[in-house]
Amino acid sequence: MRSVAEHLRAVLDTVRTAPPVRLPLPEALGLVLAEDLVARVDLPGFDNSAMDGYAVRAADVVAAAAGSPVTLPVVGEVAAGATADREVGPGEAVRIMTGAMMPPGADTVVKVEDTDGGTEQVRIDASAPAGLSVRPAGEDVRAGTVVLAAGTVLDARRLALAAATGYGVVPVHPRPRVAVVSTGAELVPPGEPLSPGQIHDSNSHMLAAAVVETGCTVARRVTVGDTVEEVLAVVEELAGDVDAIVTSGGVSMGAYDVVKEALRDRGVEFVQVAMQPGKPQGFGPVGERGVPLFGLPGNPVSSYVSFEVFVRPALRTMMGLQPATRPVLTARLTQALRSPAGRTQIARAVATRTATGWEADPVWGQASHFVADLSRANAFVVVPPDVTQVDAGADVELWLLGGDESRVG
Ligand SMILES: Nc1nc2c(c(=O)[nH]1)N[C@H]1C(S)=C(S)[C@@H](COP(=O)(O)OP(=O)(O)OC[C@H]3O[C@@H](n4cnc5c(N)ncnc54)[C@H](O)[C@@H]3O)O[C@H]1N2
Ligand code: MOO
Repeated sequence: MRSVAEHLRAVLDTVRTAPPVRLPLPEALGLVLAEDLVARVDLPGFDNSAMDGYAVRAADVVAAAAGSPVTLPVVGEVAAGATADREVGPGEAVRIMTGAMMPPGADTVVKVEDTDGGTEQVRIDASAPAGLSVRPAGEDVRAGTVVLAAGTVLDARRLALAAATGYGVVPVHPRPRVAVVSTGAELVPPGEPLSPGQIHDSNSHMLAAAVVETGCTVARRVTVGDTVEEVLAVVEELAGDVDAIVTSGGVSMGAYDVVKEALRDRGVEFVQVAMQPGKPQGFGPVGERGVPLFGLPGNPVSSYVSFEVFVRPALRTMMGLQPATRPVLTARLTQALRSPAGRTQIARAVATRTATGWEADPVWGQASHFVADLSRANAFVVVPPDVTQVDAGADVELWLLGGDESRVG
């Protein structure tokens, strides 16, 4: 059997980061910048007011104070977006709004709260030293400097910087378009009635959601029956269209393990990985473009764990991200855990941060068909192959899965 690390290496050695494309900002969230972004403008772009108030000359209000105000004529107004073309001469004031350009001649802003708010003339009750409430051009960013380096992941804050410095379109590694294929004659779409022996297809929904959580696009979600012809036809079609294919089911030893039967002579390798769950794994390039295909086991928990351990790092690599994704912590196990000899166990657990560190409470159902217990978990406890028993209270390796902390029950 292959170790988890060996199989992951085989996967990561095959996948490649997609060549850059130019995408509009709304499509770039979570993507990796492929080139440095150089500021196209200064930030702020011009001297402007930080307050709603009056642009004046500091020398004219130096004596202003409560009880001894200074009154100045208001000779104009400048709103945000307008050009400040009226010079503020000695002894004059111009009404100004936050973000509006400082008019020539003025060197300070008195905020409206320190005045009577007048429109013809204004009574000023406080002094304002030169530069007060003025945001100088280029104070934040100078045009021509690198503001975001290639390799940066675009989040909300960085998208703001790209937008502010003049980029509506950015060079990024694109989101892989992924197809998710459920295989099995027993599968019925959720919501439809079940005949004896049938089950609802949950894997395609789980895997499609996991693809989206990884930052990729689900290009297709397909369910196919248990014939080699059907599987081949679907895979061939998808291989001409998408960037990666994730199948579930049909990879073990049964009479109808069609994914394996259909693809093993077509470049996909089917191996046993020394892990539980997730022992049977298929992986390899398909079609003329060598699209990576992941043949995951059908048991829902096995499928999910396989996605986390192999598919997510591969998709992230294709996006130019670091493959390792989940925070790895040390946690105290709340109950003893048995683990099979010679296999890495990826147990599902509820992780909680306590006053004395992280605690991991393994979910009750550790078999690979327990969908409900999988849904309760927010972490994996990873037990190495040479460990067969971990006692309550022992420290274990914990992978914190993403997601909302709110939970039912
Ligand atoms: N004789 C052996 N039998 C099995 C072995 C083995 O080594 N020898 N390995 C077991 C292990 S471990 C796993 S994991 C599974 C993998 O099975 P397959 O990938 O071939 O998956 P299927 O047989 O198609 O289905 C397994 C199980 O999962 C359910 N399933 C499948 N697809 C879905 C879906 N889309 N949504 C919900 N549930 C799904 C399916 O009904 C089966 O119950 O093989 C073991 N057997
Ligand atoms: O290895 Mo299977 O994936 O346990 O359930």
